[in-house]
Amino acid sequence: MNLSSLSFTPHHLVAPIYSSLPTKTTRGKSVDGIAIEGRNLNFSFTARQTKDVHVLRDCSIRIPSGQFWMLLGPNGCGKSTLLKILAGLFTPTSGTVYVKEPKSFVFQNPDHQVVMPTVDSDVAFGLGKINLADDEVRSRVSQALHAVGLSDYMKRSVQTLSGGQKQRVAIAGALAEACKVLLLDELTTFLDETDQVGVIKAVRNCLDTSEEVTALWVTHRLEELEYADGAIYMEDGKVVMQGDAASIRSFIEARQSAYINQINP
Ligand SMILES: Nc1ncnc2c1ncn2[C@@H]1O[C@H](COP(=O)(O)OP(=O)(O)OP(=O)(O)O)[C@@H](O)[C@H]1O
Repeated sequence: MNLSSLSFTPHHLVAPIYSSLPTKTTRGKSVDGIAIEGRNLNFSFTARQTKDVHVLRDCSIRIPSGQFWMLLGPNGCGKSTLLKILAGLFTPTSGTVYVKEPKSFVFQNPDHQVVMPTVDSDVAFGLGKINLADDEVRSRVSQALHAVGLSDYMKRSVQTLSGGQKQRVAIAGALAEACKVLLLDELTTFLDETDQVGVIKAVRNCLDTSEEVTALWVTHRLEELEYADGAIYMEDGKVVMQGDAASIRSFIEARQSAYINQINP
């Protein structure tokens, strides 16, 4: 199911923010601390000739360490803007942000992710800024490619990869740099079904094989919640609900049914 075409009547249902966070991941790892927190975030785009666009309104979120969370909501509700604030790409108008470091933002378009000619050189690219021995670089690249299921692609030209494989190379690059938080902006938008599943399973595997990594994944696809520990649902610049993935899925499905009943009484 895809949320992108739905536009809910704002606030036709009022839901409280779901305050209890999952204390274990879906794979049973226990939670140790908070990796991402935003408090009372507001954000406006300023425009010279028109009124400012107030995009985020008093958004507060909390994501436990080591978990895979998703951020959902209709088109234009502010998901990417919130993710970019967490990444440090935008500065909130007010409110506070905490994100564990190092963090990495992976963009939607797979062709914007890869810069080097081969898979291994691309994954090693970010390590150039750290002074590491060659053996350490090789070991990090190999472990990161293993985590995303691309060990056999080490010497492949990046030009020959599918979109999903390029996304996985970008994620491997972040892992090689010992990234603690992955911020992933609608990675599956341009991918076919096989590639979509490959990318989401790669992220799930990274989290299942490391205590250290936390991921926040923006998506329109409700079925992707199957892979998540927790989720946040936004509408119209506000966080409407956050909590465990199954509760958020039920909540969104109920909201969609209410919307469909409203337009098809
Ligand atoms: N540079 C900009 N200047 C003015 N308004 C903007 C700018 N970028 C985004 N917006 C507006 O901010 C709002 C939130 O955009 P954002 O991209 O965060 O939403 P989204 O939930 O990620 O949408 P989608 O699901 O369609 O990607 C939208 O109304 C959008 O039109």
